[in-house]
Amino acid sequence: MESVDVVVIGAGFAGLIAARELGAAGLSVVVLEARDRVGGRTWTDRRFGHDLELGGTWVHWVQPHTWAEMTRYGRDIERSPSAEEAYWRDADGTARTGTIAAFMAVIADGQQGIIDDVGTAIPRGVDPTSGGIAELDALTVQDRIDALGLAPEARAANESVWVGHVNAPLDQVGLSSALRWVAATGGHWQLMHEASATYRVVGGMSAFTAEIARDVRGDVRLGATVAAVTQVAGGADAGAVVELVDGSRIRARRVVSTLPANALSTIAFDPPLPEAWRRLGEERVASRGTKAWIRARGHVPRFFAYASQHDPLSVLKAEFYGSDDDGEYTLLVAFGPDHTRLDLDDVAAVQAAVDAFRPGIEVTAATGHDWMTDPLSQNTWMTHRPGQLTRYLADLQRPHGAVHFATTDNADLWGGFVDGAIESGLREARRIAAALA
Ligand SMILES: Cc1cc2nc3c(=O)[nH]c(=O)nc-3n(C[C@H](O)[C@H](O)[C@H](O)COP(=O)(O)OP(=O)(O)OC[C@H]3O[C@@H](n4cnc5c(N)ncnc54)[C@H](O)[C@@H]3O)c2cc1C
Repeated sequence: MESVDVVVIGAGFAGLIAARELGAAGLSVVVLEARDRVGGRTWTDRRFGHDLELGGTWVHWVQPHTWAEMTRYGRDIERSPSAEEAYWRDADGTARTGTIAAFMAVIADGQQGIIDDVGTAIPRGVDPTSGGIAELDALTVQDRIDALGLAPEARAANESVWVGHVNAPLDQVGLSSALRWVAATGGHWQLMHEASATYRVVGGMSAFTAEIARDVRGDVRLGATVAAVTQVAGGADAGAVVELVDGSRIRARRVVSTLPANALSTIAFDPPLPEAWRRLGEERVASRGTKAWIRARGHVPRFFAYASQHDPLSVLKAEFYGSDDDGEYTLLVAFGPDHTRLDLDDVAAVQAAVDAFRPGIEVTAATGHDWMTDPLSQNTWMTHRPGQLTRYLADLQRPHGAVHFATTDNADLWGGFVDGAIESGLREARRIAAALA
């Protein structure tokens, strides 16, 4: 049987960073990735004549782990187009349109109100469970908005902004998910908005992860799906045997799982997963949305639009412009709170979803990737249900014998983001290198 120091399961950001660090520490490493590509929930694919990000896209210099990798690999950023017009809806569904400044004036008090106690709830973003969050963690984002007593238009607009951030209906998402990201931006909600949806990586996420993969001193095996991890007790032989779906087996002194929480039960662990992972996998995390790329006829002025959390699409903005044999076109990016509400192959349904909050656009095609039904992810960017942050995070970070867990889903600072994935990969690589030294 093949034998290595460490098997890393998964070649997303967490797995690639962990493998690179472990190899650099002089350990023999094999990365097993089920897909035919690296990058996991980041994926740049050529569609509609453009390199489109189907998963994670936006990065920012306030994301320290991401930014260190950007510097290391000499990656630049470019700004997504700034909007000239804003569209939103009143509580009764009446369409509103105006300048960006007018929209910001509608949401400003509510946005501040939602996160006003962040300084006491999560005083240090790098330690998200240490403050008063424990008493607040039973609340949903919806509970907090309901308690603010906002005027109907402001309430509707604030809800629509947050459903865009958390990628699920607001009564499903813990307030902690809002507070921890704002804690990561020093308590400033405006900076959190900028950090999470403004600057993309020049050349695309897939080129970025391919570059990290090239730095791994060890094999990165694609099409290698892990079926089981069996720990071996005792003495010099302690470790685990990793079995692939084709029946092949690798013995390792340590194993790093980078599977998202919702997908972890696809691997048979012996001994079984610790309780925190098992329970989180049963409850599932909150995020369950969709990301869509929509091709529209003609040149649509730069805009962003917000519908409500009850619509199939709740956020829409212009991202790219181009022209081909069919004339000028605009590519729009959209997000919705529930992936089951819209079939992106059904152009008429996509048209109706767009008409509901940004009239005057002719949709000619739509595309995307359903990360929720993808068995290897079963999630988009992770947001917690109420209580999950304080109930589980500490336990999720603990190694289980020879098995370590590195995933954005158990990160401290930017949990759910690329930054959190990198943080978790660095953390587990450091622990393993110290243990095996
Ligand atoms: C639509 C969308 C938009 C997003 N937008 C942003 C954004 O703008 N900015 C941002 O920072 N983040 C964003 N994110 C989140 C970000 O992409 C993720 O947090 C990050 O990529 C997760 O990295 P990871 O390594 O923890 O997990 P993953 O990338 O999910 O890696 C896990 C890997 O394990 C593999 N795997 C699963 N099961 C097995 C198995 N049995 N055997 C072998 N391999 C297996 C998977 O194929 C995958 O490659 C977005 C995510 C989505 C889906």
